Amino acid sequence: MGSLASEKTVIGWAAKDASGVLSPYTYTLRKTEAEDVVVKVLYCGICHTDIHQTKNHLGMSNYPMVPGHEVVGEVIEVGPEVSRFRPGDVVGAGVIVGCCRTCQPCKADVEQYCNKRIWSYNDVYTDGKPTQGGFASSMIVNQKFAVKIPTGLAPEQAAPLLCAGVTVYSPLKHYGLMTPGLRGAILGLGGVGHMGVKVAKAMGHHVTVISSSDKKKAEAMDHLGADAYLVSSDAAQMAAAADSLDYIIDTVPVFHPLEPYLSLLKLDGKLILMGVINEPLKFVSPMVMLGRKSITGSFIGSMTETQEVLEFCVEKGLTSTIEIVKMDYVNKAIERLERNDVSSKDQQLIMGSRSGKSSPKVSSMENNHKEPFIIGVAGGAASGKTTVCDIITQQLHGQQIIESFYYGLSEKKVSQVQGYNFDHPDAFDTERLLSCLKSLKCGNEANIPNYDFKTYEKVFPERKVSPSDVIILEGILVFHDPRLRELMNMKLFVDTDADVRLAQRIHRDTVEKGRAVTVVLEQYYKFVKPSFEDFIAPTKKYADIIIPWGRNNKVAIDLIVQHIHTKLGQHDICKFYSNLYVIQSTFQIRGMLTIIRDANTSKHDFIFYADRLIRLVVENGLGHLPFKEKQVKTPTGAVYTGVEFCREKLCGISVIRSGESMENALRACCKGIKIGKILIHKDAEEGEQLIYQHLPKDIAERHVLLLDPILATGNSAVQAISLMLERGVQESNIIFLNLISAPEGIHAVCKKFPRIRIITSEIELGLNDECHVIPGMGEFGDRYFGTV
Ligand SMILES: NC(=O)C1=CN([C@@H]2O[C@H](COP(=O)(O)OP(=O)(O)OC[C@H]3O[C@@H](n4cnc5c(N)ncnc54)[C@H](OP(=O)(O)O)[C@@H]3O)[C@@H](O)[C@H]2O)C=CC1
Ligand SMILES: O=C/C=C/c1ccc(O)c(O)c1
Repeated sequence: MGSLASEKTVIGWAAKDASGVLSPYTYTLRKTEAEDVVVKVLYCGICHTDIHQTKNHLGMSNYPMVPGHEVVGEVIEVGPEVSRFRPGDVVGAGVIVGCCRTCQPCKADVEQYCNKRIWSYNDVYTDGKPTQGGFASSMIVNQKFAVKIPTGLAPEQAAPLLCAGVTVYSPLKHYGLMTPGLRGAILGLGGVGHMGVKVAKAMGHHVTVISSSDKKKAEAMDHLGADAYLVSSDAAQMAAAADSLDYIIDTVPVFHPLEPYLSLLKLDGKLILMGVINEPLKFVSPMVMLGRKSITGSFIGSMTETQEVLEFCVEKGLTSTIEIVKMDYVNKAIERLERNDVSSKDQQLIMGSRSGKSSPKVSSMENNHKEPFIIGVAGGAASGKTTVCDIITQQLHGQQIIESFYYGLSEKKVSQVQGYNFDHPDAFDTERLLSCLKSLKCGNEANIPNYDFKTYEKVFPERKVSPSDVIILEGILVFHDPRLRELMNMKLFVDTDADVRLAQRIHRDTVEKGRAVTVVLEQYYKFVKPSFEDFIAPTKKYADIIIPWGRNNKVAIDLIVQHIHTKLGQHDICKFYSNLYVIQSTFQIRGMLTIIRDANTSKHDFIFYADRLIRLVVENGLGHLPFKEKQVKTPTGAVYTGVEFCREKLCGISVIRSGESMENALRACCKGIKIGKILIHKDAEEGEQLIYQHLPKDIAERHVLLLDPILATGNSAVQAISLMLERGVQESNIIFLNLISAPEGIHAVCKKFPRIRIITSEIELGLNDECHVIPGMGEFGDRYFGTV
């Protein structure tokens, strides 16, 4: 049991309007009540309902709205009257977090049909506070609305069951459709649909998938185990299936005529509507009369059924098919779901993290997970990649993955293996590699296949790779697939001359593997060389660093390792935005920040320490201007090779009023520097408006240091930068200097202006409901200029 006294500040991803775009949002959870459990979110599934809600499809959305109702988390605190859970338990929460407990549905244990149900988000709790969902660091749930995730079910596997799973399980149970041998269909193979196939198959049904295209056929049949597949627009296929089904679970989330599906039902067949469609449906009455067919609907399932479906899945060994993505991928994930572009192999997108060790979320989330730094190392076969990787792995204590993701060969292919090209992209199971990397990126373990080049098949057991700060992925073709490249924080290409690669290959294959030179050469000319030229060499352009090899290049490796050490010491958000620089934290700097942040600091001390810190940020910012090499003679007569500023034009632009506090430091460093000003007015209704500008006439030719001590929402910065761009300044010539930056502001600025640089001294936790930076330092201008 923990302390129940104070409200907890958490960070979630919220839609702020009907665009449905989610961005980090700080808010307080309701007070923990006697029967509440406080849950640290580990995983949260994305359901199409999240789109309906965030985009206001139903006309009832309130913002800011943190969606997510397939929540799996760890109990970190319980109220005094909680009997069912203890800290450390892994629990699930779903669509509903409250009900009246007295009405007929509540008494009948089907509380989801209570008219006073409280939705887990976009609703108001009993204390009057808005409810917020699971795309957040934590949630508070009354114990009635939490289920225990059984041992035997991985937490991420459980997430889709909390909505999609129970949504199909409940009507099948309620309508007596659990009998083996029934013939059912799932219409729409998405999140709910894929669970529908699995649950119905586990009940022993003959399952048909009805889909809008043939794209998902292989997956439905081979992966999910469906028995038949119909494309809804194929009239002949549909006619052939007439009068054949006991039920159809219809998950399509948009308007569609019902008649084609009603005609597939047998006598007494049921069309069970699941999709939330805000338009009147259409069918003529004989379609149901002539066959005593029913059109009905069903809404999730009760808490009892939710617990039941979890146990059912354990008992049947049923798993959900998921793609785990990072929290900051959420907008892309939603976009894909809306476009019906979720790989049929990964039917449910889950935002995930893993207990304690990790969180998928960007830095704005309260978490103790540091996303691993993934280094891809590519290059031709026998180029020295492994040596490079070994040294890096040793120095950084990383986890190494060698690209052993080859497909197993069929008997026929084995018999013709001399003609099989192992250096071709098609030889690799890239999907599997992607899924392993994503898993590691989210802080989870991954199983790496072992491949036996004698039998040409995967061998078991697989190698377990545990999450680590640094993951090194080596392979000839690891830069080939853009999705893999996207996951890498650094890409190295080991560049070795062809003759050296060939010599090393001959040595390895003859001495170590006992092959004849003629065979090695034949392979080389037939496959290795053409594949290098066609597929490997062209990926060199994606490398961040090309390492000339041939003999050990220790200097390059040292530099790379040093750079990675610096990156690892930085805040996670710096890994996402290479144009964000946090000045090296020292006790000195933290000490200054502590004084400035302290609400009790006197005005005098505030100005003194703010000035010192500003000076450091300004000096650091100046270090990002162009320099060129310069040699000078020292008084001892020795030559010193240094650098000098390129003498390109420079100016400062302060955002009135608090930015003016940074002008003195800039003047002290750059004598006579031109400083312009911008005034942006914040209006609750109109948003941010530019009121005044005084910019150097020739600003287009200058490097600009933008001065504003606090980056909060980023709205003013975006306005200011847009104005400068309109006036012809090059984006890459703008350096934004501030003392503290909220992740929300960083995202806003870096996403829109990827080429500007932001220099800051510390990254904040986030913004609160009033868009104030947390922990922050209050109204900087008021404190500095003494207007409070
Ligand atoms: N009743 C309840 O209790 C619940 C209802 N829902 C609702 O069920 C519906 C489905 O949810 P979910 O499975 O998460 O959604 P998904 O987006 O994951 O899947 C919907 C599927 O419907 C098919 N589809 C056909 N036309 C369209 C279209 N124009 N746009 C998108 N999909 C289309 C697609 O399958 P294909 O490619 O095979 O045609 C798609 O994969 C939603 O309306 C959701 O709100 C969700 C949970 C509980
Ligand atoms: O995802 C679960 C919610 C489904 C849902 C069903 C009906 C309705 O009117 C909704 O707003 C949501």
